This record gives sequence, structure tokens and C-alpha cells, in this order.
Amino acid sequence: MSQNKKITGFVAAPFTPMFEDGSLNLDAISKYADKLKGDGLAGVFINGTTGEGMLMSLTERKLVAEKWLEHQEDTFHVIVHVGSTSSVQSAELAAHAQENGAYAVGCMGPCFLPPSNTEDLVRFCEKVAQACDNTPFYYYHMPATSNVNVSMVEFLTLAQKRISNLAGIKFTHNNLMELRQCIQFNDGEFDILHGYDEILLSGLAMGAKGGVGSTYNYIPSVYLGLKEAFENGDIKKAQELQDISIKVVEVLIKYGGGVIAGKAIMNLIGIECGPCRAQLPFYGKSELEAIDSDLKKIGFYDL
Ligand SMILES: CC(=O)N[C@H](C=O)[C@@H](O)[C@H](O)[C@H](O)CO
Ligand SMILES: CC(=O)C(=O)O
Repeated sequence: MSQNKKITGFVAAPFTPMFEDGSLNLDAISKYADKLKGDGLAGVFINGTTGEGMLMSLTERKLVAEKWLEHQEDTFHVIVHVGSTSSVQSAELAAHAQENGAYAVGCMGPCFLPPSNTEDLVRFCEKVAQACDNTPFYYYHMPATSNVNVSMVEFLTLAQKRISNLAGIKFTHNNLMELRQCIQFNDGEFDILHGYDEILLSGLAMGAKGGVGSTYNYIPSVYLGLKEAFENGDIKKAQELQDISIKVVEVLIKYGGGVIAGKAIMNLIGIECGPCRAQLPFYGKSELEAIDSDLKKIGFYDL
């Protein structure tokens, strides 16, 4: 058994900048990358849920990946999410990510005709992971969005024998017993990244060392402070910082969730991200003003 390389710290799941007409604004990525590096983040998980990866064409996903990969550094990893409904498409994206030097590939289970058992899910992932066999592969577990509801302990048990580049799981679920089981699996062989930002403290208590999330895009200092307080044994301070994150997530929930409201927040803080893809609501001036006002009430701009 070998230990996989592990990510410590926080990886943001970036929004994909778009113009008003819905086309990609690739040039906005450079400033965005500089901001996240300056924030002390460990990297980015691109083209995921937050990045609207599954709402883009394969060509667009490759262009976004190439742009972010121009900004990759030893201390700033780019993980390319390649999940889709087709193992063929995902394999094509995985091969492209590897060719372009991605630190790792992430892949959600297929949300259309989702696999209902571990074997079927592993078969899907195997096809994708084989296309990037020299690159670490993370399974992206988010049953609330993917509708792929398979035990992650069973997944690791089967996948460890079949996916030689399996590095770990991005674990976006509130089953903390299962999170702990995955962290402890084979004496900690795999890198298990925490998902839901609003319960990060419980993930750290269960042994997670790193996390991937959407709110790291705009309140990174809250989480860096939370982790530091946790590591210093100052649980009260860590809880207070978690409460701030919860207040921000309450605003997200009120305005349509982490992708839609989050993209609006990026625009409010001066990182040009534009609107979401066509089927998601378009936020105009009045909605932005309402979000801005709610954020001011919770002291967001002083964080
Ligand atoms: C759907 C989604 O984007 N999930 C993210 C991570 O996996 C989280 O970062 C959430 O956006 C965040 O915890 C707010 O609920
Ligand atoms: C948060 C996350 O990891 C995603 O948007 O895919």
C-alpha cells in the first residue's frame, strides 16, 4: 500500500467567467487566478458544479482548462473536473487534462441514468481514469447533485484494485461517519477532501486536511482562520468563524444557491464573472442590490 500525495489547505471551485451573451470570457481568468493565489489557496477545482462544467461544450471545457493551467504552479494546483453523462466524453476531457499537465483530474458519477451500484460506478470511473493514467484521479462524491448514491467505502474497496491512479475522493456529503471511514481506509491511503464549506469544522474534526468549495472564492480568510483556530485547539474561535460562513451560505440559499448567488457575489467583489448559462436565472441590477444589501448586513465586506 502506498500513500497518495495529499492536498492540505483549501482549493476553490472557480466560477467560469462569461460575457452577457453567454460566451466564455477567458481573459478574465488571469486576474481571477492571481486573486486566488494572493488569498493563499492551494489551487482550483475547475469546470465542476460551481464552474458550470456540465453546462458547457467539450471545446469550451478544454479552453477553460487550458487557460487555468497556464496559471498552475507547484503551490497552486489545477484539478480539472471532467464529469459528464458519457464516459466517452469524460475520457476525452481526462486525456486533454493530462496532456496539458493538470495536477489531477476529478470526476462526478453520471447524473443521467446514474449507476445504482458500486460495480457500475467503478466501471464508469475506470474508463475515465484510464484516459489519464499518469495523473491522480479523484472521484467527486456529491449525491445531492449527481444522484449517484453509492457507499464510498465500497467504492474505495473496489476501485483501489481497478483504478491504479485513484488518489482519493472529493467528499461533498454530510455523512460524517462515512467521511471518517474513507479517511481511515487502508491506514489513510487516500486523499479525502472535505466538501460542504458550512460544515468544514466537523470535517476537520473527522481528520480532513483539505477542502474544495465554492465559498473559498470569496471568504478564504474565514476558512484559513478556522483551520488555524482548530489546529490551535481554539474550538470556540473555530465555531465563531464557522458561524460567519453559515451566515454567508444563508444568503446563498436565499438567492438561488452557491452557483447562481455565488457568481453574483464574485461580480460584487470585482472579479468579473458575468451571468450564468442560459437555463439559470440572469441577475440584473435589482437582484445584485438585494444581495449586496444582505451581505452588508452580515459584515461580509469586512471579512
Ligand atoms: C454544490 C457545491 O457547489 N458544493 C460545494 C462543494 O462541493 C460547496 O462549496 C458549496 O457550494 C458550499 O458549501 C455552499 O453550500
Ligand atoms: C465546490 C465544488 O467542488 C464544485 O463546484 O464542483
